[in-house]
Amino acid sequence: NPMTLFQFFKRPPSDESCEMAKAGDIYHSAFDIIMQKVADSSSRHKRRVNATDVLSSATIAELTKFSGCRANPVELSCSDSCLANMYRTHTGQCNNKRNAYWGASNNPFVRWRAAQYENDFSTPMGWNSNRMYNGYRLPPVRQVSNDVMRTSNTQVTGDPLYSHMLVVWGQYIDHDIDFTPQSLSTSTFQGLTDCKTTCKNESPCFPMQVPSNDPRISTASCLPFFRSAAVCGTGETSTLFHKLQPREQINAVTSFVDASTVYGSTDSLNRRLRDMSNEDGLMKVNTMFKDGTWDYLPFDPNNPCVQDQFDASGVNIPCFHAGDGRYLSEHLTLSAIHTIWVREHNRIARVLKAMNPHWSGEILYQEARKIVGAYHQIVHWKEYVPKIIGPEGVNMMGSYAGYDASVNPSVSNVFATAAFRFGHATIAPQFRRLDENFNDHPQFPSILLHDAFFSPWRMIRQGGMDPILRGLLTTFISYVHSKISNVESITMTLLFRLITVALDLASLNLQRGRDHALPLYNDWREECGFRRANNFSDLAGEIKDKALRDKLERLYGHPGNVDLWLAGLSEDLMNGSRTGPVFTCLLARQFKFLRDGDRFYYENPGVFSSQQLASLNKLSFARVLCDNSGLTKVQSDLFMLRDVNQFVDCSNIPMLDLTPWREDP
Ligand code: HEM
Ligand SMILES: [Ca+2]
Repeated sequence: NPMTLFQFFKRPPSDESCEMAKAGDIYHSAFDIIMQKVADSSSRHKRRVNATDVLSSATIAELTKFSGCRANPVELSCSDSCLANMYRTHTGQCNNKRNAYWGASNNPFVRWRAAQYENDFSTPMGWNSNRMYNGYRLPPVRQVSNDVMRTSNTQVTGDPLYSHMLVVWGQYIDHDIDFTPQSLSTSTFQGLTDCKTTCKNESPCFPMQVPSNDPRISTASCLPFFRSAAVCGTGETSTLFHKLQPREQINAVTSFVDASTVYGSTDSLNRRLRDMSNEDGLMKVNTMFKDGTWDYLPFDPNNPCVQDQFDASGVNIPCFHAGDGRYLSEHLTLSAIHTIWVREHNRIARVLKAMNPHWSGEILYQEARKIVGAYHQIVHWKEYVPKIIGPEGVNMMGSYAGYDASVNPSVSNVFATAAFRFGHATIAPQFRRLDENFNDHPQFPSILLHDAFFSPWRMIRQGGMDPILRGLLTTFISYVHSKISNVESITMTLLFRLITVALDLASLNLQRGRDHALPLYNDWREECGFRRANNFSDLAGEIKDKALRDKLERLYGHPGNVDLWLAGLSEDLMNGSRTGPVFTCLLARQFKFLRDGDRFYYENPGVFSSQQLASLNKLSFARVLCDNSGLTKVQSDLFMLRDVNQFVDCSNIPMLDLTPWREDP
């Protein structure tokens, strides 16, 4: 079912996050029913009663138990054993020993500025469409998307500097850092209204109105939207705990850049991904198909993906399975990056085993995992981050001065819901598949983005992974520019083939910001040291394009009201960066916290020996591709766009020297 497929985007990646999202739903629906009954009886008795007035504390305790709701996380005492100091937990718990849940999976996002719910604790901004903000109503997100964000595929400007690998790394590492599950219910909690069809705001449905003159959609007056799952005990359900706490959303994965995309963010998912059949410390690979001599990721048999409609073999190809649940199959290029890292883990584990035959499977696994985690950090902080936030952003991060236990590395809501989604404006409308000579593949030509969603069959049946990787290295990214290019494939036809109503990623981002009650633009200006704007000419320093400012004014009325994701993308890029000043500030802060607040950050003294660190410091993303695919020449920095005749031979790219890991038995 296509709609179910769409929901895969936001399905919790592990049983634990599923339970957590469910707890909030169950508690909330019980609460709704009680409130309804109370409202019925109080209208008869003509007096107002609260649900908590009519429930005994024993009933509330029972409800809490049945729903699985936890008002406060269980106290954890962190071990100081040698092993606990050597390796990360899969959940990220106890990375910070005094604050065991900092950065851990299945915990609330932190907030850098207080949430702005319309009723102060749970209803999103725009829930009541007549509500005034600075004297104006918030425009429907689809209208904003149509009027500002739409760029046809042919108008997208190519970025002269960077390859599409930069985009895919952004998406990949985002899934290492955050994943927000949405409510598991697809209808209102009392089951009376279906979120897929309703135009009414009733939890968990928060549909997006389609303007009457919409250029694409004439058959529906709303696009479906499901609210993100709430942390139980926040928002509506907080009242049952005799407090009023603003609704918070869940980060289902570990905040740390720790390759949770490979290993999972919970022990249960991790166990399913590891090959425990021997003592080699390996990750599971596909047992049905091979990519020449290379391995594919294992399948998740419970999760069907899109199939080739002309395939007569009768063999269904399910979605791949990896550390972020099923999300990795979202896009072929994303699946490719996941595959590369699982191959790298197994490659490293095998070398380590040959070197240290006395190591157990567990040690081999943990040591390989530790190296792969460090490798992710190296690619991220050395190769990726400086290109995104530029020299000024890097300056804001400051240089690394060792682990700081007072820094909370948990991902902030604004990072996940707005700032790091800047990447959505850089996606190219199509991606290329190239043969060994880097010419368009004669059999499997370039395909449009939306044809590559949830379709692993296109990798398995159409030439394997190498053509996709070659394409990534040679396709430019779209230019984030004040004109706002958000390619048509994304705004207009995300999953267009799959469902009758087009889904629109720009609208989703804006509506998600309102669902999470992210404060609007002025607050973030203030947070980042800019003056609050009173009129649109006050924005001239950050948004030079007058025509764009006028457009924003027509839509929003007041500059302080602009949704952050749009405002951030509208700003002119800082020198040498791909983000404007407010996003640069927010991204730099998050990347700093993720680095300084991670006890296992690879450069933290003691994490690796100095010889090991010297080995790691020679690494580049290019090497991973050389070691784990059929590519024999690449650019030395995979994120830079280079002409193929400037590519270097893999033999010239420094290898990972594992000798410092040799240990005498
Ligand atoms: C083919 C490319 C991509 C597609 C199709 C895609 C699609 C999506 C979708 C459907 C969502 C959920 C939207 C919602 O309902 O709120 C999402 C979330 C997100 N995307 Fe992308 N995306 C892509 C690339 C990127 C890139 C390049 C970045 C960053 C550089 C990025 C960063 C994010 C972030 C941070 C989130 C929020 C994740 C969470 O916490 O759940 N995405 N994306
Ligand atoms: Ca992680």
